[in-house]
Amino acid sequence: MISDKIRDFTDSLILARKEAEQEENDEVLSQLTNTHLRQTLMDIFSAGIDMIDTSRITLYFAVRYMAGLPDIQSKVQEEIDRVVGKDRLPTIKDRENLSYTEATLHEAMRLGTVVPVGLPHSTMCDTKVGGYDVPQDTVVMINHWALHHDPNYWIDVEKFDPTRYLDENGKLGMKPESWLPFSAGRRVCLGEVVAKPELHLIFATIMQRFKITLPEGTNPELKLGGSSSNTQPAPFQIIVEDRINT
Ligand code: HEM
Repeated sequence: MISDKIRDFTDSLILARKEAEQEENDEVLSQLTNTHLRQTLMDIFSAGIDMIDTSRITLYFAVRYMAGLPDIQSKVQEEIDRVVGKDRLPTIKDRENLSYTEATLHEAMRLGTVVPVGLPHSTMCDTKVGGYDVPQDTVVMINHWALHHDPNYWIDVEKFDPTRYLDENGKLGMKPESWLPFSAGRRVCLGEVVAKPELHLIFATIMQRFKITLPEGTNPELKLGGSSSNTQPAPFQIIVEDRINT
């Protein structure tokens, strides 16, 4: 590997170790052993793709919601047609001009909440949360599902409404206080910065190219499946029609 030709995350880790070797920095080297490198790469691949399949299931939710909500799907498609058109594919750069599309994804993440209860953490000292005493060494987990379905924070809580995330100019506004699909703080999802643009790009591309509907007679309401560690839409069928070549 040549140091100025970094192809991916693995190269960056190997380069960091080579630099630490050259600088004889034992402290850094002790944190970049083969085991660290292997486990870091496993974390990235398994958390993002395999283990809980967060991004794939988020897209399932978004597609299933669109199939049952034709008015919202049309608004997403109007925005994409206006900003991107039909002659080229959406790119990452279009994201800032596709706020309604992004807000629609945010709403699918809220109502779907792929990770309903976060990973276990442990308190490092005695503390107080919401008036409750929590002693040191207590296992604590964030209930993302409850945050996303709390009627004290969300008007008409079960309604799918992308405008919750938009400001008066139709741009993505401040993140609502109770929207936390990626968690927060020091152990926030490491993949948030990858997942958000990636999901936006894929969702925008699907919406640009296809009209998605439900087979006749299907209840438009989304039924939930999955488990306590991972929410999914119950298995569903959709009809996919080409919007570009028709
Ligand atoms: C829609 C997609 C995703 C959602 C909703 C999501 C959500 C979460 C949540 C709730 C956590 C637990 C945070 C905590 O402990 O408080 C987490 C952790 C993590 N996620 Fe994601 N994630 C997504 C995609 C990804 C992707 C694509 C990757 C990797 C490329 C990834 C890598 C990780 C890693 C490494 C952790 C552990 C972080 C740590 O413990 O320090 N995630 N994620």
